[in-house]
Amino acid sequence: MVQQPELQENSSMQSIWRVLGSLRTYRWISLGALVSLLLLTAANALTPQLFRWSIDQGIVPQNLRIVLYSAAWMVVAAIARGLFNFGQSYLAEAASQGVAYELRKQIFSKIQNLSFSYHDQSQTSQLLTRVTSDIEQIRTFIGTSLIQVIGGTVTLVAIAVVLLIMNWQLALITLTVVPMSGWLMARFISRNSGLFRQVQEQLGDLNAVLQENLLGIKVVKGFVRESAEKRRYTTMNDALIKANMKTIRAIRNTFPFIFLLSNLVTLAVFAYGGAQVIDGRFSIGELVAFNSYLVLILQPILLIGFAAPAIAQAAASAERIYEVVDAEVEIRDRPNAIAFETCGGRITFENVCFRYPGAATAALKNVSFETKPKELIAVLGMTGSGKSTIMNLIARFYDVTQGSIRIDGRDVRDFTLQSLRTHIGIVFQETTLFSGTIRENITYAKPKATLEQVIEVAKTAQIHDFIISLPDGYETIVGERGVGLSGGQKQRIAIARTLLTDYSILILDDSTSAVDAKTAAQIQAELDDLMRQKACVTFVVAQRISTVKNADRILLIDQGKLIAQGSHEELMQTSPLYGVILESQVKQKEKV
Ligand SMILES: Nc1ncnc2c1ncn2[C@@H]1O[C@H](COP(=O)(O)OP(=O)(O)OP(=O)(O)O)[C@@H](O)[C@H]1O
Repeated sequence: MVQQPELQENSSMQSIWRVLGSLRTYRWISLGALVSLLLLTAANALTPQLFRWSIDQGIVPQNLRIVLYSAAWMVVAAIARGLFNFGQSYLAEAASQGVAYELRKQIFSKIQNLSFSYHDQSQTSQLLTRVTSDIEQIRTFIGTSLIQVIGGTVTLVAIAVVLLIMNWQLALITLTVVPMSGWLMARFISRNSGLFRQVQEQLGDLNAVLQENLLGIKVVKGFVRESAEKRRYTTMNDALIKANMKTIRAIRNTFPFIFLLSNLVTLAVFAYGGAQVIDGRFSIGELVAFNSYLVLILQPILLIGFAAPAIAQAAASAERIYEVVDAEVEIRDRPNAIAFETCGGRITFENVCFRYPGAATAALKNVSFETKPKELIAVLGMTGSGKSTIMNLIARFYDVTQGSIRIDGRDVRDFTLQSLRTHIGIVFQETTLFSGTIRENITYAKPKATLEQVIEVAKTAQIHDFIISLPDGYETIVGERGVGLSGGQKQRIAIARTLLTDYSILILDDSTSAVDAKTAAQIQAELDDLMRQKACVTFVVAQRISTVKNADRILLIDQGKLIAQGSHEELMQTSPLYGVILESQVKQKEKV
């Protein structure tokens, strides 16, 4: 436990090295920035020498030609400084944009690959903060701080050499400032990296509340919880500002010491150097040049000092980003996975047990059944009994904890995920549409589908008439989360979207729950034919008696166990629970 901050510091620094490694992709741009930086340093180091030349060879002996020459050279040096400064900052920015681009790409594709279990346990807002704010910290580090540190170090070394050549005693006095401020900065970074991580985490938490409120604004208003939500947000906002102020205090505590050090050194140089000039051992020009170098040497120390918090922040951010990039993808292809090509219709569950990661109890216990080709299976059970879990396991959104699921005798884990999921058409219980047109949403998995194909599936899903009644028809834009559509309309678009795919196993997970009974029956009737033609097996998580009656077989699930299976008539006679569920549904229907 005591070691924890140290460990964290180590992994922060490792992450920063990794970020630096990613600059390899932009090696030419980075090299250009470095060369510009070296040339800038050389131009900077040359300028005080021009001063010295002008004073000692021009002003003091009253030689106007040298004064004018040196002035002309100073103009050239100034232009060169301007050019190299532009070059180094432009190229460093370009490299930083490149690294940010790569990181965004990496993290996005990782988010796409991560298994359901990762998404179950991670907060969307924390992921959003990582993709936005954390990457921005890294970009600033590469575009600004890194160049400051490298430039500062190069300048320090170059000027230290020049000073030692000019006057080694005075140089030694001046250079004492370097190790002292270096130590102050190193201490600052090592002490505060945890603090910067904390700030980023609190920003993520604050974003979580914001996001929840944006998504759930109807609930907030419906329950008149605006003030409570404002209070919750304010409390977290206060915590964030407190953490931020803590970091600012840490930064501000470090810098006055460095300023003090630099001022003391300036005094010492003036006193000691002035005495040497009076003694005739040092020229006025040299003292002026020395003083200019002093400013030049303090500047990089301060720049490195300013860069220090940004480095610590970037280190914390890099660590958070690599946590996602390196997260284990639990569900992936086996080394010799094969493509799932045709489906014979025999899906076997053999003693399947499943527990959600982190859950205390198993969601499925020893479930065994086998489907026959072309069968329509209805899955029925109380809420939370495990129906959706069975569907999730067929498509390998999760892998079984024990037992196996086979398709035509082959374990689902033997197939490549892509081919398996391409063959499974699934309509989820919760409907998600993307922003875009209705047509784009329906063709989500098959962008090249023709309008005729789109209309055909929309008709089957009983949504065509509604779509053409809209002013823009299939080109109507549906907003984020399908705003502007009712729950039932969204569900039917989702059904059409699935029907358009090349499925051979069809899974409808309570996908008409928001559709009225009459329309649902129409969809069911339309689907019946289609299912028997196109699907080798169909699973319907059912709530409606009509669906259940229509099914070839009903699986009755209770508390994660398959407690009975058979046709409607068989279960009516053998299963008391079936009777209870049906009765409750009949009552519900009567109420409606
Ligand atoms: N992602 C998850 N992580 C942990 N536990 C989960 C997760 N999803 C579901 N569960 C739990 O697993 C059990 C079965 O859930 P499942 O969603 O399969 O039920 P269901 O029969 O489909 O319910 P409903 O009819 O309400 O949709 C429940 O107890 C639920 O709390």
